Amino acid sequence: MQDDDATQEMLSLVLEEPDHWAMFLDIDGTLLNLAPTPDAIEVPEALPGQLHRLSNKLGGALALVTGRSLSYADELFKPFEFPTAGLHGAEIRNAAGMQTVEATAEFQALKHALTAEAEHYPGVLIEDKGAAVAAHYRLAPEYEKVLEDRMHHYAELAGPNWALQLGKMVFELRPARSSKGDALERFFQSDPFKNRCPITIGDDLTDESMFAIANARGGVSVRVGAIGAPSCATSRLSSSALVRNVIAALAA
Ligand SMILES: O=P(O)(O)OC[C@H]1O[C@H](O[C@H]2O[C@H](CO)[C@@H](O)[C@H](O)[C@H]2O)[C@H](O)[C@@H](O)[C@@H]1O
Ligand SMILES: [Mg+2]
Repeated sequence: MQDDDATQEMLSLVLEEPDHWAMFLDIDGTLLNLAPTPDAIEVPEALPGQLHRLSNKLGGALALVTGRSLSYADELFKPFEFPTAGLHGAEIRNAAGMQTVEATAEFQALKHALTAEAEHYPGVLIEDKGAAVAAHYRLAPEYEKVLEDRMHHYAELAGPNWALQLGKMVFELRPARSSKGDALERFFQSDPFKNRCPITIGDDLTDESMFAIANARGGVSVRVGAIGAPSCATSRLSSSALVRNVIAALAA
């Protein structure tokens, strides 16, 4: 199912039975257009308010599930604070409270070493996210291979508590203990998500674990972006602009 059909499906499901559904939304490449650098993203002015109205319609059962840190996600959608899973599921704020992850001294040292090494790769950006770190090569695609090798090396150094996460022109080290799919299951443990059916929308490899949960729970999974990347999502939307159209229509 794609674009018009996928849009229509979500509109009719949610508008007809808002008490039945919970929405789980990825941020980069899904709610927001991709940008050349992590901090160059733009949040359309209307979007935070639309998400807030949609959340109210869903009885609060709308969560952000992102690779960003939870605190960064909060800044993007101020003044609203949604239930959120950050760092690919390692951090969470739900009815049970807030759980974050601290970087160990060894991981801090690793981040310093990686940042120093990246100075030899002009255009490569290191994004320090606390207990995770991302090495971006969008501005220097010629370093993809060398960076991949080096990030495998750093992943070995980091040990089993960190995992190498591949993404869009980025290699990340993230806490290994939790995926976005695990985060969904944690949201489902309490209200307002409990007993609802998931609609998950995401654009990247990290979102596949939440698509799998949505499919297993009889929900809807939507992968955003050009067809080509293999995915277990059952529907497609070809751009984040189309995702925002769905959000705007549901919030109206
Ligand atoms: O799970 P998400 O909310 O999609 O976050 C995934 C990563 O998104 C960011 O990187 C990506 O978006 C950047 C801004 O558009 C882009 O420049 C970069 O190439 C993309 O990989 C973010 O910087 C990461 O921390 C997130 O993990
Ligand atoms: Mg994304």
